[in-house]
Order: sequence, then C-alpha cells, then structure tokens
Amino acid sequence: MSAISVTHLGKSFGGVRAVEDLSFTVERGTLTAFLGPNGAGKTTTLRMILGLVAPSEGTATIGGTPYRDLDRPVTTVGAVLEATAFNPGLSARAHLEALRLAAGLDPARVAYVLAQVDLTDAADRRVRGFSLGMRQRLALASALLGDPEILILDEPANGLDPAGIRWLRGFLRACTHEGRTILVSTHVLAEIQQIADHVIIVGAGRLTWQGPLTPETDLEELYMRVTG
Ligand SMILES: Nc1ncnc2c1ncn2[C@@H]1O[C@H](COP(=O)(O)OP(=O)(O)OP(=O)(O)O)[C@@H](O)[C@H]1O
Repeated sequence: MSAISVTHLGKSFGGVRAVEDLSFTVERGTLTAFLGPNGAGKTTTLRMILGLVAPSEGTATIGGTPYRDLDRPVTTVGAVLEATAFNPGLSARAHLEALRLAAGLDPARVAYVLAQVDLTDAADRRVRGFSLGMRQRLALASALLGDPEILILDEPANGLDPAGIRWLRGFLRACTHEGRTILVSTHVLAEIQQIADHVIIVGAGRLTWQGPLTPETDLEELYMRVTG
C-alpha cells in the first residue's frame, strides 16, 4: 500500500480549474518532490490530501484511507502548509504543549521535537520575536509532534536564508533516514535535487512528468523541458 495515493483528482474554484485528472502515488520511505510553476495546483492538491479542500472529482488517500477518516491523524501524517500562523504571545514550548494536550500525546514529545528542530534554546521565548526560519522550524516541530510516518510540506524553504536552507536539507535527510515518507512542494530545484528520490511535476493542474531521480538527472533541465 502506497503512503499517499491521488486518483483522478480534480478541483474547480468557480470557473478556475486548479487541478485536472491528477493521479500519482508516494511510496513509503521516499522523499518525493512536488514541483510545478506558480499556480500549477500544488497547494490545492496538498490541501485535498489533507482533507482541507474537498475534491470536485477523484480521491486522495493516506495509507488507503481519506485523511478525514483516519483514526489518529496526528500520529499518521504531519503537515506544514504555507503561512502557518502562531499566537505571537505564546512561547514555542507553550504552542507545542497546547497541540500535545489537544492530541493526547506523551508529554516528553514536546522537548523531543524542540530538539529535533534545534529550538531547545529558544523554547521559552515568545514566537513574536522569532525569525522566519525559527517559525518554519516551529511549524516542522508541530508537524512532528505525533511522530507521524508521513510528512506533507508546502514550500518549507520559503523565505529561508542559505543557512536555513542547508539546515532544512539536513533535517529532511534525517527524517527519511528515520523511515519517514515526505511529500514536499518546492521551487528550490538545486536543493531538492540533492535529497529527493522521486519527482512529480505538475503544470496547469495536470501531471506533466513523474519518475525517480537518479544521480545523472539534471533536475533543472528536466523541469524546464517538461514545463516549458
Ligand atoms: N480558494 C481559491 N479560490 C479560487 N481560486 C483558487 C483558490 N485556491 C487556489 N486557486 C487557484 O487555483 C490555481 C492553483 O493554485 P495553487 O495555489 O494550488 O497553485 P500552486 O502550484 O501551489 O502555486 P504556487 O507555486 O504559486 O504556490 C490558481 O489559479 C489559483 O489562483
């Protein structure tokens, strides 16, 4: 059973066709890059997988089950979506503690995920004073709280400085070494080329290319060829 299956997925917003007859699978233990130009339908697809947007056609399942029917969603799949909002008056630890309580998770998870994203030293500072990179790391910590097998990340490199991007690469690598499955949308091709096993490219809501990423693949050249 694939970690994620998208089958003939489609979505219209009024007259806008955001996703059109899209099918792909994400296999367990892989890091799959989800690529495509602005407006290609990546965020809409990820939101449909996460049960946040209702498909107009088709299905999206996680381990064979639609997200909304999962018994324990936080322990199955963690997500970081664009523009994650935090209460600026709460500390990173308080934010994670609230999520942990709501999900009924082990108290030890909070310190564990803070360490995983290198936020232990800043744990008791208010999020108001966090840099963009620190906010992204807190969003990743939130996604990891339930120790999910699957991570779905929408442009996690957005706004990160070079050190932050390098940190993110190491973090994603560590997550796959732990056996997690990652589906990540990004525009940073040179970066994702170094760590992805598989690539899905969409254009105007449709699948344009999918396949494994080999050491010989020039991802930028491939991307330009299939989207150009
Ligand atoms: N809630 C909405 N209402 C109307 N149109 C929408 C809505 N959400 C997305 N769209 C439209 O659907 C299309 C796909 O958008 P989507 O955000 O999924 O693309 P994307 O590939 O994630 O783009 P980007 O790389 O810029 O983030 C766009 O034309 C967008 O304007």
